[in-house]
Amino acid sequence: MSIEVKICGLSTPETMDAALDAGADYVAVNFFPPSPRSVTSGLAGELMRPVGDRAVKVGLFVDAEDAFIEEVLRAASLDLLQLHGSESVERVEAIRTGFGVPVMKVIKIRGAEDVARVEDFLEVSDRILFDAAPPADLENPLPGGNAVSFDWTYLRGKSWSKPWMLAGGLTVENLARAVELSGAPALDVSSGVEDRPGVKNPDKIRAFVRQAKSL
Ligand SMILES: O=C(O)c1ccccc1NCC(=O)[C@H](O)[C@H](O)COP(=O)(O)O
Repeated sequence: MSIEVKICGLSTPETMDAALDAGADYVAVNFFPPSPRSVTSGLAGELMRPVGDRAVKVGLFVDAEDAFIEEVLRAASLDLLQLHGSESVERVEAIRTGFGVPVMKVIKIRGAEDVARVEDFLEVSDRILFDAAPPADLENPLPGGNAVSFDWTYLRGKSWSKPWMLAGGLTVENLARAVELSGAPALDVSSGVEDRPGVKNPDKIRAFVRQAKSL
């Protein structure tokens, strides 16, 4: 089994290098300004420049306007746009065709019934990311990156016409169980490789990728 790994919310050259050297398949930068992980378009350009084709270069957006996406794409070479807000099917399609860059729509899961929402997006999205919905009891939940999981068995035995990833509260300790219960072919992590929100730890990145690749 070869599990793919995406490291989300990278914001320094050191942690980008750690992700690439460890063998991460996707490296992502965050363009949601309220997030402690967000980067400017200029910094994203610098971080993504050395990546080349060693990994898929991902930009994370939350209900972003065209002008902002344009600004980012002028500054940074991105291979995949992660749409992590409340983008409608029409908006996902408009971003994908308008910018000519593949998109990955995020489906936020609280209960088992949320999984079916993926069906609406399969035509217009190149990839799908299943993430935990922001918890209602957190004081200031972000649209993602909250270190919470959903019940991984909701995804078990299911298949879709587009490649997909699992996210939400993954760590080096629980990733094997997450793969076993969900059948995920790819994992996305942010908080689980940090010391605190926005501060990635190179050792934790290496350990996470090593563990995923050992499955
Ligand atoms: O991380 C953020 O700050 C963030 C803000 C707004 C939208 C999405 C955000 N993060 C997404 C991710 O980091 C991952 O795709 C996913 O949610 C994993 O999060 P985590 O539970 O922290 O591993």
